[in-house]
Amino acid sequence: MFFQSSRRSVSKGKLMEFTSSPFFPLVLGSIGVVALYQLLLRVRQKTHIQNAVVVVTGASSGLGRECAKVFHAAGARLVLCGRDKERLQDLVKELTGAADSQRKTYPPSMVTFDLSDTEAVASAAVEVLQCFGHVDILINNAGISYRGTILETDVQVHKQVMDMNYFGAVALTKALLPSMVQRRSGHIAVVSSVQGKIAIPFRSAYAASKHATQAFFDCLRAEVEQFGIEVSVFSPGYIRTNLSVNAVTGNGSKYSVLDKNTAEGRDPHDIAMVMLNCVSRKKKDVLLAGVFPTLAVYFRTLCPSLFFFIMASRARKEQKLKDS
Ligand SMILES: NC(=O)C1=CN([C@@H]2O[C@H](COP(=O)(O)OP(=O)(O)OC[C@H]3O[C@@H](n4cnc5c(N)ncnc54)[C@H](OP(=O)(O)O)[C@@H]3O)[C@@H](O)[C@H]2O)C=CC1
Ligand SMILES: CCCCCCCCCCCCCCCC(=O)OCC(=O)COP(=O)(O)O
Repeated sequence: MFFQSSRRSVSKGKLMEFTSSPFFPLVLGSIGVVALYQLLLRVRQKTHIQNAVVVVTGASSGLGRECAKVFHAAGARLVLCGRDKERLQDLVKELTGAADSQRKTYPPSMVTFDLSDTEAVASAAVEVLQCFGHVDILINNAGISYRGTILETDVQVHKQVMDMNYFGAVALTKALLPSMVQRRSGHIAVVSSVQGKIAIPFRSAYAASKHATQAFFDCLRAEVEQFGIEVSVFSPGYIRTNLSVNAVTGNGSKYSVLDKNTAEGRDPHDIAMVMLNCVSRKKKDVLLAGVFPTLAVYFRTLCPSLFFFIMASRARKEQKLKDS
């Protein structure tokens, strides 16, 4: 007891001594400077999106549509891309009508083209640049998924998925990159998937396209940092969109089923909000998945044989279900 209270009075004495020392105002001042710096950083984040020219591919539906909404609300000057002119026009109308009293917002522009057609992408990029004269942020979001066994899938289907998910993003990025390099600024984001980090059975074409995407944009990040250009790769788990409905099957037909995992996935608006936040904070690689997919990503690297065992048993089970 005596020992404890004497210790307390010693530390109290030391505190009094410290507060009256010439270092005390210095420490207080440093804390103040750090707090002010944090505040300035936050203010800078907001100005980063306000007035920024943001291009969103696959803006006609799902996650792209939600990205368009949240970036518009944050004051971005949008260029919406997709194939479906009518759906894009509806979104432009909706956003133009959604004025914000808190923040200056802009009526979006739109450019329609097929991302899997490399020549169409090159001329669309010229149109995209003409909308506002430059691009600050490119969000490569458009994508299609796939369902099928490798045994029964046409090579043409593998090419189709690769053309869309990988070469589409590569072509648009490459077409817009020189103007970013010239301006010594820009941010390129891409929506990959958990399946860009781990491959699961019956998704070969999709997982391969997302692994390629991850690799390309990791290389890009390293190469363009010297020009002041940021690269963010987003790897979400299941999101509640029409991705599975629009997926292509082994023979090239549409899958047309809303899978349970997709229907029970995360709200696309929440994912878009996280993306807005991460782009403004210049995050480089963002995994947006639950506990098991996240664990699976680590197990793939740290204990691959366990991961392969789980995937093989998953494949056997799914095959049995299909056959029954
Ligand atoms: N939903 C999920 O569970 C997950 C999705 N993702 C990724 O999120 C991204 C967005 O998908 P999501 O919103 O879920 O799915 P959707 O099917 O709702 O949206 C896909 C978008 O891509 C566009 N698109 C498809 N093919 C082409 C093409 N050839 N040319 C131009 N645009 C095209 C579609 O536009 P159009 O109107 O022209 O068809 C549509 O706007 C994809 O990259 C996907 O891989 C990642 C992880 C999970
Ligand atoms: C003892 C601990 C073991 C830990 C390992 C657990 C292994 C669990 C397997 C998890 C697999 C997760 C797959 C997630 C897939 C996913 O979220 O994909 C997102 C998409 O892109 C969806 O596209 P899809 O067309 O497949 O719907």
